[in-house]
Amino acid sequence: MRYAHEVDKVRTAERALMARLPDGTLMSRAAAGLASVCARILRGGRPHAEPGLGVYGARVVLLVGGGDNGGDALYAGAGLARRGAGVTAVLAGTKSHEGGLADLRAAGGRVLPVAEEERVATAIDRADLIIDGMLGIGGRGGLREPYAGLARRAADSPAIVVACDLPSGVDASSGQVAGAAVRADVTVTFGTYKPGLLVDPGAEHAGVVELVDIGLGPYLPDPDVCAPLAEDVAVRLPRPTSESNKYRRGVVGVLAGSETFTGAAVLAVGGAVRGGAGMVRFASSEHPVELVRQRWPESVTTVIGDSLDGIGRVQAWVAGPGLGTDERAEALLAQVLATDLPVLVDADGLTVLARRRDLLWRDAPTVLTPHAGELARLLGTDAGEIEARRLEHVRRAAEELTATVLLKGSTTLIAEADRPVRVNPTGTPWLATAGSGDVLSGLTGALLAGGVPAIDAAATGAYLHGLAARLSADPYGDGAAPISAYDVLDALPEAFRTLAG
Ligand SMILES: NC(=O)C1=CN([C@@H]2O[C@H](COP(=O)(O)OP(=O)(O)OC[C@H]3O[C@@H](n4cnc5c(N)ncnc54)[C@H](O)[C@@H]3O)[C@@H](O)[C@H]2O)[C@@H](O)CC1
Ligand SMILES: [K+]
Repeated sequence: MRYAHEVDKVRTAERALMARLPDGTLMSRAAAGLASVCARILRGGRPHAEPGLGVYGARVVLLVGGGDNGGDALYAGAGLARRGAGVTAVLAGTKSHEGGLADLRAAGGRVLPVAEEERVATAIDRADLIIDGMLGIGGRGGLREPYAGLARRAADSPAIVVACDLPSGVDASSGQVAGAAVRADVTVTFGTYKPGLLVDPGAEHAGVVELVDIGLGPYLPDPDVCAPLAEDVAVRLPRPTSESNKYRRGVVGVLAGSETFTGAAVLAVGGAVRGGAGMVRFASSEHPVELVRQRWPESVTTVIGDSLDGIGRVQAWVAGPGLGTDERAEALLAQVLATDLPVLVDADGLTVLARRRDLLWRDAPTVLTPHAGELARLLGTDAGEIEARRLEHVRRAAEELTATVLLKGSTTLIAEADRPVRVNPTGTPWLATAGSGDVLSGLTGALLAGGVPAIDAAATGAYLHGLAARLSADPYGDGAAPISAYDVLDALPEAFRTLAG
C-alpha cells in the first residue's frame, strides 16, 4: 500500500521527529535522497548528450523558492555540483534558504536572480535536468509570478523535470491545481506520499513518484489516502477451495436493462460472470433477458414486471445499468434496497437515487459507482466542481449518502466514512468508453456476493477493471489501441491471472 498524509499531519510528524534530531538533519536527508534520484536519472541519459555520461558535466538548473522546499533543492544541487555537475540556481523567492545557498556556492554552483530574464531563459533551455524547488507543502493556490513563468519555461525545455516533494502549484492535500503548476517527469517526495500526488489533477502533474524515507514513519498517524499495490489486491481476491460450490462462491442478482437499453445488462452480467460469481441471476424485461440468455447461457434469467418476487436467493445485488428511470425502475430499485443484502447501485439507479435519497437509509452495505456527472446530481452540485476537488467530494458523498462511494474518472477514488480514501492505480484513459462502467458494476457485485467487504470489493473491482483495460489496450506494452467494453470483459481472466501470479 502507498500511504499518503495531508499537510498538517506531515508537519506535526516532522516537528516531533525534528525535536529529537540535530538541526538541519531532515533537510539533509531529503536533499541527499533528491540528489541521488537525480544522479540516477542523469546516469540513464540526458537530452543534450550521449546516454550514460552520468552526473559529471551535466547541466542542472534549480528553480528555488523562498521556503524550505527551495532549501532542499539548493542542498541537493550542491551535492550534484560536488559530483561534477554544472549547477545554476535561479532564485525566485523574496528570500532564499541561507544555509542551502552557502552550501551551493561552496560547491561551485552558480546563482542567478530571476530578474536576469535572458540568462535564466537560456539556462533553462539548455538544462539537462531541472529541479523544481519553488513550492512544497507550504504552497497555497496556483503559482504566482515569477514562479508561474518559470514553470512555463521549464515545460518548454527538453530537460527532465524533477519536482522536489511535489510539483509546485499542486495542492499537497487535495491534488487541486488552481492555475499554473509544474509538470514533472519525476517527483521525489519526502517522508510520506501526499494525497495530491495520488489524486488527479495533481497526480498527472507528478509523473513517476519516488518516496525518500526521512524517518517520519513512527510519527505518522493513520493515512488520509492510500493506493493499493498489486499484492494488497491479490490477498483480497476470493479464491474457490475444494469446499466451494456455486452458492458458497456467491450468487449475484443483476437488475439491469430495459426494452430501450439492452447492452448495459449484457455487459453487467458479463462482469459478474467473469468476476467469479458462483451464479448470476438476471432479472429484467423480455428483450434484455433474451439477449443475456444468448450471450451468457450460464446465467439464470427471469422476466419480471414491477416485482422481484420469485427471483430466488442471492447474496448481493447489482442494480441500475440500463434500467431506465421511470416509476417501474424506482419501484424495483426500492425493493432491492429494502433487502438486507449488499447492493451496488450504478447508472440509471443513481439517477433514481438522486430524487429518492431516502432509499439509502438502510443497514446493509451500499456501494454507489457514479462518474462526476452522476455524483453531481446526487450531491446537488455540478460536475466541474467535482472534477476539480474529487477527494473532497467523494468523502462528502460517503458521509452524506452513508454508502461506499466509488467515483469514476481519471483517478478512480473509493471512499467510506472514517476510512482512508483508496485511490485506484490501474486506470487508463482508454477505459473512458461506453459500457465499461457496466462491466465494473457486475465485477464488483460478484466480489460483494463472494463476501468481500464493500470498500475492498470496490477497490478490488476497480483495480482488476483498470488492469484488464490496460492489458487489452496495450497487450505487449509497445503501443495502445482503442478498446471496447467487451474487450475489457475478455481481458478480465488475464487480469485475475496477472494478480494471482
Ligand atoms: N518541515 C520539515 O521538517 C521538512 C521540510 N522539508 C521541505 O520543506 C517544504 C516545506 O517548506 P515551507 O514550509 O518553507 O514551504 P514551501 O517551501 O512550500 O513554501 C513556502 C512559501 O511559499 C510562498 N507561497 C505559498 N504559495 C505560493 C504561491 N501559490 N505562489 C507563490 N508563492 C507562494 C509562501 O509565502 C510561503 O512562505 C517541504 O515541502 C519539503 O520540501 C524537507 O526539507 C524535509 C523536512
Ligand atoms: K516543488
